[in-house]
Amino acid sequence: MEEIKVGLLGCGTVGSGVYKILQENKNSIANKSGAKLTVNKVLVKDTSQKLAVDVEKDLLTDDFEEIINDSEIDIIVELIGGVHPAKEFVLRALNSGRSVVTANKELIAKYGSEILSTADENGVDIYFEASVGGGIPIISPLKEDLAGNSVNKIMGIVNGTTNYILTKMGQEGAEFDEVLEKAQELGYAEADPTSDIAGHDAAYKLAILSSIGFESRVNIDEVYIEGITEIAKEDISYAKELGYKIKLLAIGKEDEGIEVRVHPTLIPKEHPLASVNDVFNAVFVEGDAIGEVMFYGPGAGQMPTGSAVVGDIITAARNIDFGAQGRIPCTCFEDKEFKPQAQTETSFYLRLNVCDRPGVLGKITGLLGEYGVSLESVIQKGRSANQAVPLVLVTHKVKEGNLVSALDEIKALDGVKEIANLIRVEE
Ligand SMILES: NC(=O)C1=CN([C@@H]2O[C@H](COP(=O)(O)OP(=O)(O)OC[C@H]3O[C@@H](n4cnc5c(N)ncnc54)[C@H](OP(=O)(O)O)[C@@H]3O)[C@@H](O)[C@H]2O)C=CC1
Ligand SMILES: N[C@@H](CC=O)C(=O)O
Ligand code: NA
Repeated sequence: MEEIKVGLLGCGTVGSGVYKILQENKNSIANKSGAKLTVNKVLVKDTSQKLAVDVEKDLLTDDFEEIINDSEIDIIVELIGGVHPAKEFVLRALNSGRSVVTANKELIAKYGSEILSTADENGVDIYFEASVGGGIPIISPLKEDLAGNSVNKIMGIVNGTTNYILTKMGQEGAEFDEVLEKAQELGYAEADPTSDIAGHDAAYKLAILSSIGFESRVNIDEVYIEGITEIAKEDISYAKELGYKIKLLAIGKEDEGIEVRVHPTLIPKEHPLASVNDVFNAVFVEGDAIGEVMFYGPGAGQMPTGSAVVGDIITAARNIDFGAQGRIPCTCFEDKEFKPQAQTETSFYLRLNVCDRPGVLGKITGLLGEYGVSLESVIQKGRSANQAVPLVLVTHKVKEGNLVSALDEIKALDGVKEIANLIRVEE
């Protein structure tokens, strides 16, 4: 049986998972690939560092040149993360005629166009299944199995760390910082977890999915991004009282322009995404032929993510075996317009702190009405003559620009102490 050799860049959470799977399932993998897959070298920062997996000492190197100059290596797997030096390593690997597999969503979201065309020019493969949804097969189904569809909506939970945090805050009343620490220990979070909690990781993933689904490049700058750092425990409990759960959603729609946004969202507790908990991710895709399809599974972690990477390595190996270049290339055939965020339409949850005086609620609802904003629910808690009390409102669907204009005036009202939070609602 032919042997195909792999160079692994990075041996952290995902790298160690990939190494483990290639060792533990080597016979089955060889049968499926039609070739024995062997790791020939592993790039680490320091060859004396302790790794999460036992790697033969003489495979370790701290010098990328040893990998790129190893003529036996056919496939290079990038699992160091971030843009530099990952981008340079990936481009050099492709330009040297190696197929590349990566889990790096930031790199693909920011430089996907250049990377995919470099692979194409060199007649090699670039696969990045693990970059979205961890272990869930989503890139390949969207690009290949759903290729016959015109996709008009992609919506889901695509960040495991924030879903884990929101789940534990909601179910156990846990503190944000403690749960984030736990997510880091479990290997879910990015090296810098700000990327998770500020929504950037989900935005990279949405940019990748939308570029494929809408057949037009969605640059990361086009994605509206809000993270979960402003979500307070009281928002979670008011949402519950109103029959909702709060999830960080990534939403892409095509309807008179592409709309791409990542933000915390109230969804009805009966919605299928409301029961996607912990590190699990789920993505709905709506296509004209298939209707709606949902992808669900573990969105992060060593072995699930390793599973997606190894699947890509096997596909790349089969293509090498057959002397073929794999899948459909870059699908950004068009150059579509984007919808400004102010033009998007959703319902909103508003939490205000107001003085408990007659007339305040009337003034607020009056101003909302002037901007065409009507209300679905109102909760007012507590009675205090001198202190501000919470007022929670849920609006009907409204153009975001109208609500923002109304809130500018509401903020200035005597009796309104603060607009404490504003969260979009999807039905
Ligand atoms: N963790 C997960 O669940 C998932 C991760 N991903 C993606 O997979 C990639 C890897 O993530 P993950 O394994 O979690 O990250 P880790 O931080 O656990 O692993 C990255 C490893 O690469 C090493 N490294 C960084 N730069 C270099 C370099 N220049 N030369 C050699 N080694 C280097 C790091 O060393 P050191 O620690 O010393 O800096 C670390 O050991 C990222 O792109 C991430 O976004 C995708 C899906 C899920
Ligand atoms: N940090 C990411 C890892 C997988 O992509 C997440 O939490 O989802
Ligand atoms: Na995936």
